[in-house]
Amino acid sequence: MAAAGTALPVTALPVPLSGRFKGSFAYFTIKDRLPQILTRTIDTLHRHKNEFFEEHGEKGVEAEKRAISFLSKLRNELQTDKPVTPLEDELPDAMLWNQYLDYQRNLSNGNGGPSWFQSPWLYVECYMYRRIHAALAQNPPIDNFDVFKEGKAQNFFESQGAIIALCTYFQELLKNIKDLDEKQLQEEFFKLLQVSLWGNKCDLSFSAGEESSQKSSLLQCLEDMVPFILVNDMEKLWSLLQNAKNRKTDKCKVRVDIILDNAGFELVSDFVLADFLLSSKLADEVHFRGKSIPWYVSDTTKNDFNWTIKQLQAANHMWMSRCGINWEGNLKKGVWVYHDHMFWTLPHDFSSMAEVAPDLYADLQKSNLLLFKGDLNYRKLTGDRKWEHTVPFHQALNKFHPAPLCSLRTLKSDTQVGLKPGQAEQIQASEPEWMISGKYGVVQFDPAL
Ligand SMILES: O=P(O)(O)OC[C@H]1O[C@](O)(CO)[C@@H](O)[C@@H]1O
Ligand SMILES: [Mn+2]
Repeated sequence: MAAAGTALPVTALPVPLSGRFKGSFAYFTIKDRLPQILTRTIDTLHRHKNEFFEEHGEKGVEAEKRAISFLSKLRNELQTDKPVTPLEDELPDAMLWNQYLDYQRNLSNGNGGPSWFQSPWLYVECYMYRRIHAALAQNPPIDNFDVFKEGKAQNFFESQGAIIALCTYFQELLKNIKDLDEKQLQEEFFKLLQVSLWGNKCDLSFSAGEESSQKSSLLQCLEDMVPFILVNDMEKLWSLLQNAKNRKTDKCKVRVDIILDNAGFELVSDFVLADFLLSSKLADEVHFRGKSIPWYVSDTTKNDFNWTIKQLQAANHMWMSRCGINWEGNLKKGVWVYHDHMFWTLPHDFSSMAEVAPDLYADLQKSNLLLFKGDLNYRKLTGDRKWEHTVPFHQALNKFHPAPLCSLRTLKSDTQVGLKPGQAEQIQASEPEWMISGKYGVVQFDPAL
């Protein structure tokens, strides 16, 4: 609190979303959805007991029991709002997590230290996924088991129809892409951007791990969904890419980075967009950024990335497998590059990237455009705070401006900036759940000036 008579500094940030606001989406997530995710994680381990035994004998079963008891303890700590405890494992990021806990302790000065319901939602939610990782990583021989793998694979298989429709559409488009004029190319770019945007509806942490696949072909419904794009900066993206292309020399390549979100249909939609950028010569290189540990149930790891391309290649459908073969080729040629970095699975929001992960920040600065997929990336871009809806996106980014960037996100948590005056109120009046239903989306751009 500012002392009486002292004006708040212009840069004062709103408070973070938190479970301490009873009745908020953060509160319900911590109270209901996170324990459900932990219960499902425990069930998954139970179900794999025989497999662990067959692979590793008694040692596998013992490791499974230890992991389950670690996770049950975690669920109990969460449900009884216990203090957040330091990580006790020796994984490479443990020190950074423990420093972050100290930082949160200092922030709460005297108000009873960080705990599940009292601390920022973003922090405790990330902390839960890090502890799930520790439950496995600390327990060889099952230390490489991804408890979320099954769900991610299921999402992929259940979206087959939509994947086939998208790959077929795209391969047809490639046949005559050379003959398209600028207007037609722009139309196709907008279409594939929107498929990638709406592909973000299908994440598994949102549905607490229940199936959430893409059943129908999105391509048919794009037009009907335009009114649900609350901020639509697609034109700005197009101009940026056109300018980059026109200014391009042999030495300076146009590079787009996609900060990935979910595996399954969403990842395929990102691949299609990435392929379009290269095939239309809007970009020369696409760099993908994935998670280095299993994260928020459905997020893409390196394994998921490679697995998806292999599945597509091996598919019993000509256009699906053609896509898979081309994409593997892109990786081999080095025009597609996959990277992971520990920072993406730390609790920090992106405004601290320059300080916490200067190498990553410097690398992102080399890009012409950063595409941030999904809700969690949006929360980290804007600090997961109680912003007024009309605050400019640039301001909410709080000095995170490595390069021009754009968020492609369906709204699944209650924070949204950059709206026009009255816009939020108007939707709120007819649809109180607009910020958490996944029905609305944004293509929100910041030029980084
Ligand atoms: O996969 P996405 O789009 O980042 O969505 C994950 C989001 O869904 C939620 O599970 C919804 O609360 C959030 O925890 C998170 O912000
Ligand atoms: Mn996700």
